[in-house]
Amino acid sequence: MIRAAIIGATGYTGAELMRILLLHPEATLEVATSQSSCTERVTDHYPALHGLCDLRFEENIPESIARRIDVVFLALPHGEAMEAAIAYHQLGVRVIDLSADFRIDDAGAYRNIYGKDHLAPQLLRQKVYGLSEINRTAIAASSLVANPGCYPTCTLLSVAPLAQKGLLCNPVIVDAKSGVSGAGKKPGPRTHFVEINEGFSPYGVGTHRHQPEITQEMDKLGTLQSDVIFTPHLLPLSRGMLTTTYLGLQPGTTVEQVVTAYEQFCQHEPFVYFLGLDRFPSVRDVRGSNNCFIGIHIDIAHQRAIVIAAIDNLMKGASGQAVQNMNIMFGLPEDCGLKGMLQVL
Ligand SMILES: NC(=O)C1=CN([C@@H]2O[C@H](COP(=O)(O)OP(=O)(O)OC[C@H]3O[C@@H](n4cnc5c(N)ncnc54)[C@H](OP(=O)(O)O)[C@@H]3O)[C@@H](O)[C@H]2O)C=CC1
Ligand SMILES: CC(=O)N[C@@H](CCC(=O)OP(=O)(O)O)C(=O)O
Repeated sequence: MIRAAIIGATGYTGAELMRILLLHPEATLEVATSQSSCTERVTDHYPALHGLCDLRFEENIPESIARRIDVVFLALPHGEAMEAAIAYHQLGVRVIDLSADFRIDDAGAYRNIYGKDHLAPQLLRQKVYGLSEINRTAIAASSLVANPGCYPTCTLLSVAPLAQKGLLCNPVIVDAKSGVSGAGKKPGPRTHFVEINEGFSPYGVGTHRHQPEITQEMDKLGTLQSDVIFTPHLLPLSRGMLTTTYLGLQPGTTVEQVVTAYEQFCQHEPFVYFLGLDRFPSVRDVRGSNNCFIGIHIDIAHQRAIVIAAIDNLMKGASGQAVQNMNIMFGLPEDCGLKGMLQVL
């Protein structure tokens, strides 16, 4: 059995991690930490877990927790996760960080994007970017996985089949929508019920911190130096994410080449499904699951395509992918404890 801890377990991704790990056949949840609710029962915060969890939230003390676990999930805000990652990594625990603290390869770029000096530039170079479908070999050998952001996950899975085959052309324009849980548990002026209910608006236009993350990882998918334009929007939904990506195709690309690229990419993937030409996903189709559904429209006369992908931001966009990465790191089937997780309606 893999013994796991969740740091920051009161938050939304922490709660999803508890839900998955408590039902996982090869893992046990040993520790759930909280700063604000230390010693309180997990079920007092998340009554849905009654019958599954007897734990109380503990204080995050790496020196004592590390002895009781094999892997730690950091579900802390970015900027806060760094220190915990360094401590657990030094203590020999495998680390899966859900925050953005280890996603950016370069410490200078991290400072520019997140406005904070990175405390462990050497670990930045050592980490593996945890997009499971692309980096599974490196993830298997890694002791520090930087779990991708939800928007980058959805976008990169949308373009990877074409980028890997060298069929992609710039610019890549991403029109993205997220449910409000993407902003975390603490409500703010942007996520207040009155603002969001029946509201729909863009944010971070031209400035969102996921644009450089997407560009960094898209550059590694093929030979193209990518030019990404990314605009996120907030949907009046609790969870779910849909990205519509407009992209160019290399001159001479055929419909068959594009379709084959997606079919081949998805063929052996446990969680990424190609719906086919002109069949498009809804966020409802992936709710509660670790799946990513992809549909495409091709305008071959203009050598362009529109790729639409849906994920659950809390699952494939965060906690589901984090457990997929744990499975890879510990040599388990990738879908272990994840496959049956879905809601039909
Ligand atoms: N929500 C999503 O869809 C996604 C989130 N992520 C990333 O995962 C991480 C966790 O996200 P999420 O669960 O949504 O966040 P939440 O805000 O819901 O939860 C974060 C938890 O961290 C704890 N915490 C510790 N220190 C601080 C601090 N200084 N300020 C605020 N909270 C603190 C809090 O628990 P306590 O006070 O009890 O200790 C809190 O419950 C973030 O880095 C986020 O960017 C990544 C992909 C998708
Ligand atoms: C709706 C919403 O606010 N979403 C968050 C992204 C959440 C996420 O995927 O990722 P990080 O781990 O990079 O925070 C945002 O736009 O900042």
